[in-house]
Amino acid sequence: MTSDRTALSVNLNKVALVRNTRHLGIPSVTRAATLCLQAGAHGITVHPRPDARHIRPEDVRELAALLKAWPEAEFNIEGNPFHNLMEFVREVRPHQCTFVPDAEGQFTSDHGWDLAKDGERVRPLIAEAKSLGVRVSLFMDADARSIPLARAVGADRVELYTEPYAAAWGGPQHGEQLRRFADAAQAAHAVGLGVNAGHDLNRDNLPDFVQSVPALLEVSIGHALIADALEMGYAATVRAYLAALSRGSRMHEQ
Ligand SMILES: CC(=O)[C@@H](O)[C@H](O)COP(=O)(O)O
Ligand SMILES: NCC(=O)COP(=O)(O)O
Repeated sequence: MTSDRTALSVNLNKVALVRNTRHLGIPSVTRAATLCLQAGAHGITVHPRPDARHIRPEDVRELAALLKAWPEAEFNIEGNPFHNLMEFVREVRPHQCTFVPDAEGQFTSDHGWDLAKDGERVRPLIAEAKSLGVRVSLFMDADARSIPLARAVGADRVELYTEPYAAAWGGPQHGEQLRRFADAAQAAHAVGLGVNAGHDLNRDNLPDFVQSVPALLEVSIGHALIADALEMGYAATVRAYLAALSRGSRMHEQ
């Protein structure tokens, strides 16, 4: 993974969600991963929730095996390290794990870590993941004041929780939200953290985000991308998201 472009990691939760409504194995999560990687995606993300409503432990194992055939691609597993995430980290040693402070059974992720409260609890788990060769990213709200704490507890990166930006996109708070995220990214860089981003990003809101948030290493996108893929197919959809990322980078350079 290089730092001169923003990597696209495709989140396959929603493929598994549809698959789980029958006992037929379709749509296949591994087939989706293959098609996305063949189309140019840089990585695969999954969030195996404790209730296994979408990604199941077997999906994680099959994807880990599949990704061995894609040495350039990154495998990112998200989850709460106090629930089931660390079991996956220990077993399959993905390239990256993203610690997310979700409750069990939570509808979807909706906030980042409060490290003033949880920092000392996550610190040893970050150290353990890193000792296994797994990069650690912490899911964080775009709050420039709290981002440095992620470095203090040993994280390599932060993933900025982008739902507030996505919700504001195109409306009166659009510019203010972009400034918030740009400030949070600057605060991360100032202490040596890499910056990822995700949640509710889509083809429309991606270019402005990439233009405004400096040195964005990775976006993980699932819900909107898989919804687009229902209409356009995986390959055309991945290419459209890569084009949206490039558009944002070019706007940034101008
Ligand atoms: C951490 C994050 O933002 C994503 O993992 C998001 O929570 C997707 O999870 P669901 O697909 O279960 O909504
Ligand atoms: N980390 C965010 C992610 O993987 C996907 O979030 P979404 O695009 O499904 O909202």
